[in-house]
Order: sequence, then C-alpha cells, then structure tokens
Amino acid sequence: NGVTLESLRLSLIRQEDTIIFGLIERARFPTNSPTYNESYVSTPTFSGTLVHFVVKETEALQAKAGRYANPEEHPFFPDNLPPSVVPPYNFTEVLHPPAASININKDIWDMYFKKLLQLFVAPGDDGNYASTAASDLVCLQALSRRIHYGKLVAEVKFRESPGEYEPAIRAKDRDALMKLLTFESVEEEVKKRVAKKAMVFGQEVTLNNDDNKGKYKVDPLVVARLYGDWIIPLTKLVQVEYLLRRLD
Ligand SMILES: C=C(O[C@@H]1C=C(C(=O)O)C=C[C@H]1O)C(=O)O
Repeated sequence: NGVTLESLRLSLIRQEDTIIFGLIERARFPTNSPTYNESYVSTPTFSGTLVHFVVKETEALQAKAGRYANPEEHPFFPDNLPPSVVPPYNFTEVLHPPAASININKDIWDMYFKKLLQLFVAPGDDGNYASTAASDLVCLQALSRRIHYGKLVAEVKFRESPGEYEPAIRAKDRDALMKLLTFESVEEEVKKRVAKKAMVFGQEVTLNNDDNKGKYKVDPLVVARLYGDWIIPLTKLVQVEYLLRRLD
C-alpha cells in the first residue's frame, strides 16, 4: 500500500520543521515556573499543574473532533477521553493491530519537562503562563507524533526483511532488534540537518542582513542534542516495542 522507508523518512524530515518551529515558539517565553507548579491552579474538579490542565482539556476537545481516531495520534491522558462526534475516516491499516497498545507519551512528557525544556528556554517569569502551556502542548504533540512514527518505520523495516527480524522477535532480544533497526549514517544526517534548520528558521530576518550573524532563537547545537539524546532514542524504543509485538 505505497508506504516505503523512503516516504516515511520524508515525513520525518517534514516533521522536523514542525518540531523546530514549536521549540522556537516556546523559547519566546521564559521558564514561567508557575505553569508547572501544582499549587498555582485552584479548581475543585482538577488537581495538577496548569500545563497538565491545558493538555488534558485540549485533548478532550480534540478527541471529540476525531483526532485520536487517527492511528498516528496518541493522547497524553488517554483515560476517560470523550467519544468522537464525527464519522470515522477509513484510514488504511498499515500497522499490526497490537501497535495500538503502544503509547510512550508518559516517557515523552517526562523527557520534555525534566530534560528538554531547561536546555532551550531562558530562566525567568513574564506571566504568560497560559500561552506557555499552549506552546508546550504544540511541542509535545509534535514530538509524540514523530516518536510514535517509529511504529510505521518498524513495520516497513520488518516487511523488507522478515527473515532477519523474526528470530530476534521470537527470542525477545531487544539488543538484537535495536541493532537491526539502527542506521547510524541516517541518524548523523538527521542531527546535522536539524542543526542547519535551527539556523535557518531561527535567524532574525531583517532587510539589512548583516546585523544578526550567529544569533539564533534556539541554539542549533541544542536542537541537534535534543534529537541525538532524546528524540531519536525514543523513536527507536517505539520501534523495538512494536517489533516485539509484531508476531502476536
Ligand atoms: C527512524 C529510523 O530508524 C532509526 C531512527 C532514526 C531516527 O529516529 O531519526 C534514524 C535512523 C535509524 O537509526 C530510520 O531508519 O529512518
């Protein structure tokens, strides 16, 4: 049905733009720590941080609009989501059905708030907590989509050489699967390209073009590091999880 490793890689490349613009938008605001402080929100019906509140409420709305009927979308708070009010679209089934049980958004959430944020956001507080939470949501959804794309990538790799993957799947050998699905040269290209995109997208555009040399809205080296240390490893984790269920 037309899905190839090449077409999936092109989609991952396009998703880099979304992720980098998301980071640039979040970096407009300083840390704004009340966004992440449980004592800041007071309502009798919800206890948690403002960002938790915004993500949960937005997901409920988007679930009604049919967002999670798409197998490429994964909610951060899947419990008690309201049903969709729109008719189902007939998405082509590419994935092996047990794929639906894989959702590593808990890991993505922790990575984003405990590791990533402090690497590209300046300390400080400007009071824009609602906008801060909204831009965190955009980043989280873009990262989640990219990382769970690993399911499709793994399916295509499996179809290309089932004979190589099957023994490792039956042996539940995670290390062997990780080796099989890894393409180091592709990862190196990804890291270089995202650093370059961060330079291009994150420069100040002025008519007088020699003003802003070397000043970027998000540090290109940090973007490469986000990919190398977190985004790529989690995409590969999804691939391993998918492959382990591929013969169920
Ligand atoms: C996604 C792929 O699988 C692995 C993960 C990569 C990534 O997350 O960018 C890149 C190369 C592979 O090691 C791929 O092969 O394209």
